[in-house]
Parts: sequence; structure tokens; C-alpha cells
Amino acid sequence: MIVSVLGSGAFGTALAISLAGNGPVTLWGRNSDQIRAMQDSRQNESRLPGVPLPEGLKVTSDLADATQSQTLLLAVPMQKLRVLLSENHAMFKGKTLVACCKGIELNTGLGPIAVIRECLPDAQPALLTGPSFAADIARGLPTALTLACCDEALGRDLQQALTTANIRLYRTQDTVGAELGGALKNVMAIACGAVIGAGMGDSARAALMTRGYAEMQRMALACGAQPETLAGLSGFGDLTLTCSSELSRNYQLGLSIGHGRAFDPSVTVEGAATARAVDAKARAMLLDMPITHTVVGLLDHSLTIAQATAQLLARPLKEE
Ligand SMILES: NC(=O)C1=CN([C@@H]2O[C@H](COP(=O)(O)OP(=O)(O)OC[C@H]3O[C@@H](n4cnc5c(N)ncnc54)[C@H](O)[C@@H]3O)[C@@H](O)[C@H]2O)C=CC1
Ligand SMILES: O=C(CO)COP(=O)(O)O
Repeated sequence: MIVSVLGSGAFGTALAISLAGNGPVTLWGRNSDQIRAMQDSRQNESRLPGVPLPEGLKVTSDLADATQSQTLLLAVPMQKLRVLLSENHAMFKGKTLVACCKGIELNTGLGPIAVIRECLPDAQPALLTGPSFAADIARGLPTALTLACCDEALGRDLQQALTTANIRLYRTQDTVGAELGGALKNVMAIACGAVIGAGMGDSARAALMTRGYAEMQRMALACGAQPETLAGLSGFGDLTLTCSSELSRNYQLGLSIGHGRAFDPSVTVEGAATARAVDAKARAMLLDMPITHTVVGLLDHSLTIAQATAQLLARPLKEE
């Protein structure tokens, strides 16, 4: 299977480096200056400095060239997925499109698979998600991820083709569960970072992770997901990683909220838009998602950390 990775940020570059161990791979980026610099230095200096690009990895800013491959991995931020697909519609027709982004679209409440289906009804969508930092994948450290695809035969082919020396793939047909797990864990990571940044301690974080997981399940099951998917790599696995590591940008945003410090707005933090999208979706579905709602309050500055904590602790007592 000939593969191209679209999006030359941290994750796209890391995936392309790892996949190059299986055979030739093309990595596409939209910024021609950045791509020229990558071609010259054979590294992605802004995202993965010091990690060499392997020989079999071709880097290009020519989308027509990259989309010669039948299988395209889409490693762009969730809120940019629709624009990439719709602006270049003709080049994506009939392709196998593997979304590698984690989030829910702000204006529509849709996940990546549904966005692909809307933009390109004749494409074959799949999702690659689960606990993995780009820096770990790029350095060849071992990881295990979820490959979600409704079509079982295609899912099996993708699982074979995208498994690498350091990425072990598990397969599921539950695309709804996989995309909601990956999207919602980022919202919980912002909450956990805020709690740690504000000095509330590890016990408070464990409470938030556990009740956050209950919230993730509530939304996912209401949308038709399987509970086992949420308990797997794309849900529980990624929740654990992202809520406990300072390598996570979502957790870092939370830390800065907790510390009362500014955060660089250019950093990709999927949980911020996703929290707003999920909060609106939960209201429309009459679902109780208090942690997500509180994260939106913190992001919008309508709540202080002290108010947010008091509000969560004052909720009516109930059965677990
Ligand atoms: N960095 C990580 O460790 C991991 C990231 N992911 C997911 O991968 C996705 C991308 O994240 P990163 O690569 O880390 O972010 P990044 O900020 O490093 O890179 C994003 C890339 O997307 C490109 N881009 C933005 N808008 C675009 C557009 N309209 N058309 C084409 N390209 C566009 C940017 O130029 C940039 O190269 C996110 O959904 C993230 O949750 C998933 C697992 C791990
Ligand atoms: O999704 C990730 C780890 O699985 C990366 O997390 P951040 O986007 O928070 O950096």
C-alpha cells in the first residue's frame, strides 16, 4: 500500500518517519518555505528538532504529487480538516482517507469521519487515534494505537499497512467510539492541567479523570459507541497519557490556566474548540457533562478556578 501523509506538523512528520520503515512515504506540507527547509536540513526543525528524516521519506509542498497515493493520512488540526478536503476536493475523490486528528468540529458537532463523509461521499474514511506523542513515535519508542474503520476488510488492510516497527495497531469498526474517545480526552486533560496548575493535588486529578471518563462514556454511548471502545486505547488509554504528561499541549494549556499565566495561541490545542462543540452538543442532547461545561467556563474566563471547583463540589450528591 503506497501511503502519503498530509500535514507536516509534529504528528504528520512523526507518522511519516515511522512509516518510512515499511517502504517509500511522501509527506506533504502547505508551507513551501518550511518544506524547502525540511528538504535541505532533512529534519523538521520547528516540530521535531534533532530527529533525522529517513532516506525513504520524500517531502513535498506539491499536493497533486502527494495525492497520487491511494491511501492518505490526514494529520491536520480537526478545525482545518474540512477546509483541506473541500478546497482540494478533486484530488481526494475515491481515496482512502485516514483521519489522524482528535476533535469535534466547532460549527457542526461532527467528528473527523463524518466530516470526511460530508465532504467526499465516495471516499473511504478511517481513523488513527490513541495514546502517542509525536516525539515518542519519531524517536522510535514503542506505541499502541487504534485503527477504526467501518469497513472490516479495509480496516484489516490498513491495520497491516500502517503497523510499523514501533506502532502496533489494534482494529475496531466502532468509529464513533474511537473518535469521541480521542476528542473528549483532550477536554479532560485541560481540566486536569488546571487542577494541577492551581495546586489542588493528585487526588483531585484522579477524581477528575474518573468522573471525566464517566462523562466521556455518557456522550459516547448516547451517540451509539460501544463501551469497550471507550475502555480501550482511544479512550481510557489516551485519557491516562494526556491527563498525566507535561508533553501534552492540552494539559499544558490547563496548567497555564491553573497558574494564571498566558498560553501561546499558535500552539495546536484541540481540546479548546472541542470543549465548546461538546458542551453545545451535550445541551442539545440533554446530557449532563459538568466537567466539559466547567472547562468552557475557564476558557471563556466566565469562571475562576476557585468558582469552577466550588461549582463542581456543590453538585447534588448521587450514586456512582
Ligand atoms: N503532536 C502529537 O503528539 C499528536 C497529535 N495528534 C493529532 O494530530 C493533529 C495535528 O496535530 P500536530 O501535528 O501535533 O499539530 P501541529 O501544530 O504540529 O501541526 C499541524 C499542521 O497542520 C498544518 N495545517 C494547518 N491548517 C492546515 C490547512 N488548512 N491545510 C493544510 N495543512 C494545515 C500546519 O501547517 C501544521 O503543519 C491534531 O488533531 C492532534 O490532536 C495525535 C496524536 C499525537
Ligand atoms: O493526542 C496526544 C497524545 O495521544 C497529544 O496530546 P496533545 O495534543 O495534548 O499534545
